[in-house]
Amino acid sequence: MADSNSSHDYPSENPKPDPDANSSLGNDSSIEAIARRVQDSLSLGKKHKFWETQPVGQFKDVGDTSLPEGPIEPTTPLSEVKQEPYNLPSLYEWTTCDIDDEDTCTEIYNLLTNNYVEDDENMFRFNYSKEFLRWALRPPGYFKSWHIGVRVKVSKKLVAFITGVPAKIRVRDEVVNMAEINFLCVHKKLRSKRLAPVMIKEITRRVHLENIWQAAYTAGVVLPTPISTCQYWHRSLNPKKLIDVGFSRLGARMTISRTIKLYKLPESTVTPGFRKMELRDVPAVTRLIRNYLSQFVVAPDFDENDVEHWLLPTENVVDSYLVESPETHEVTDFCSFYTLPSSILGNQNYSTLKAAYSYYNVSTQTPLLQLMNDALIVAKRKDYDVFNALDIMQNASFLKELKFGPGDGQLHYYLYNYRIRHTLKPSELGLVLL
Ligand SMILES: CCCCCCCCCCCCCC(=O)SCCNC(=O)CCNC(=O)[C@H](O)C(C)(C)COP(=O)(O)OP(=O)(O)OC[C@H]1O[C@@H](n2cnc3c(N)ncnc32)[C@H](O)[C@@H]1OP(=O)(O)O
Repeated sequence: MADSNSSHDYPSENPKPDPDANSSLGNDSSIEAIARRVQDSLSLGKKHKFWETQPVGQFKDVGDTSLPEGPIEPTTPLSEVKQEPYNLPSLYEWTTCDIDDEDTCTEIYNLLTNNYVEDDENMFRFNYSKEFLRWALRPPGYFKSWHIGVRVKVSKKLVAFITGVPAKIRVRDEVVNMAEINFLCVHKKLRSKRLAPVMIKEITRRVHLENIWQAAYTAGVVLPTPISTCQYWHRSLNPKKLIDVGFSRLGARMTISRTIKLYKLPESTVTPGFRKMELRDVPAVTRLIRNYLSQFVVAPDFDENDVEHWLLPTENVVDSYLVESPETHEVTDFCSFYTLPSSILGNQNYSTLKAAYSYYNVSTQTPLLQLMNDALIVAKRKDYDVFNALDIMQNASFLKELKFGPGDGQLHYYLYNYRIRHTLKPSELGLVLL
């Protein structure tokens, strides 16, 4: 592994078991799983010079059920929030990034394209598109001041980035105003210089200035302390390409033609009334999704504006489909995925992997399995190579049957300044962060 911070959150595939021999799918005694458990238990004993100073669950408190759930630190008066930015090493300066500006957006895109999250073997790197970044960073009520860059003073080159967007997140019965933190990135040449802690402190300060005191984030690395740890699963749509680029391997006793046949999908969706979501559907989808998400311990508290922003289809960014009953015209089911390609590093024949990521799905009348199979059919028709899903919400109920295979990507969920007494099962999470 070239970079010690290379992380598990990159959703790459395990060496694949024979898909016909379904006994070994999700086999937790694999070498990878054992290695990961060893690594994770080692990191539990690891010193975290920065994170030990922060209001987050600490490893020493794991299992101490006497501590109350809720904010770890009390809210301080706004007048006590530091007014000036934190100091950066003298060669660098803060910049607030205006992503409406095409040139700035290109700079951010280039920084992330060359330096953001990779898989452990450095074969793939997330390649968020500019349209995606604009969507992810401008939800209702967003703050420009939370799109933070670091530049080299002399050359003005953008070398680091971190963002937050506001979100109402419900934890059990409490709806908490939070920041969702994402796109933390330090240029490869500036790694391990403790720039990340300064950036995290600076975004924390700017979030506090908006009178918000909690945050949610995910990472592939183990930090103090995950509220839940989830796994990525992958459904091959274009198995030949996935094998050619080293994303998946040919199963034992499998030929390429048997593999292609195994993953073949019908041309058209099967559910009557299955169609793309439109603007007029926002009220019905909001009702459906709010009701559905109420069953999870941690979930976003979406209103109609949020649903319009996050779920109304945007070309090459987010796709949403629903089932409108042909008889009653009621909207009964919903499924969605977002588009996050990855650069394929150092392959002669292919440069991009086109991946769909399962987003929010709601089934009330159509079985979830059938709904997600229709989502796979749509994604295949739109030429995606792979469909990824976490084992959160009710996803575990369809993964194996729809021929998803377990990945080696672990994703840890975190809350800042909010304690949860017990670690949550992935199925208790109703939140997808991009
Ligand atoms: C109220 C509002 C609160 C708002 C804030 C809420 C918190 C938000 C938190 C951020 C959520 C981000 C969500 C996402 O975007 S997750 C995606 C993260 N990005 C990548 O993986 C891209 C590739 N990697 C990099 O760009 C760098 O390796 C990064 C920037 C990740 C670290 O840079 P570098 O490698 O040069 O390290 P350093 O010497 O500067 O600093 C070392 C310290 O940083 C801690 N570290 C390493 N990785 C992460 C990580 N992913 N989350 C939190 N902390 C992390 C590490 O444990 C150590 O602290 P400690 O172990 O000694 O204590």
